[in-house]
Amino acid sequence: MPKVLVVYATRTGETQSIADLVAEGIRFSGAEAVVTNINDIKTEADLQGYDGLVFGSATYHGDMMQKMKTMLFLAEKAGLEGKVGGAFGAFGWSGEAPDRIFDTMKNIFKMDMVSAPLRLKSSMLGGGTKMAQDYGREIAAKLGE
Ligand SMILES: Cc1cc2nc3c(=O)[nH]c(=O)nc-3n(C[C@H](O)[C@H](O)[C@H](O)COP(=O)(O)O)c2cc1C
Repeated sequence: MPKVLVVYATRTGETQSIADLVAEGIRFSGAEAVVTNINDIKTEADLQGYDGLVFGSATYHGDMMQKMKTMLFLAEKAGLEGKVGGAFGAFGWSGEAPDRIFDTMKNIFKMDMVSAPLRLKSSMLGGGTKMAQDYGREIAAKLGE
């Protein structure tokens, strides 16, 4: 069974809720999903052994959270080329973080990215729950390509 790691960086829990829903969508599609708080990613080995990786951060002050920046430097050394990838995050009005994470995974790590990052104001608003689950389904579908 393909295995996907979902890592989230959050301050008030919204991006964690999205991570859980993305993981649900992955599991609905028959793949395994492991959801991890970014605080538990200590070395590049923690990012290895997965077929897909999905990274999420909330946007603060027009940027991803500092912990996600630090983790992306670890990820650079983890040998993620060709792995399926996606990026997501909660935001209030500008939502830069998911785009920046997505572009790094695509351009630096050379991952096999889904069509676009997932930006949600809230998992509870505007169909957010379904959009997050569908993002998980899209990740799982790409694993099968
Ligand atoms: C001090 C502060 C700064 C913020 N800066 C931004 C920002 O620059 N752009 C944006 O889209 N949202 C911004 N937000 C809104 C958060 O991204 C939003 O509340 C999000 O849901 C938080 O996600 P989290 O619960 O995963 O931490 C800011 C919120 C706070 C409290």
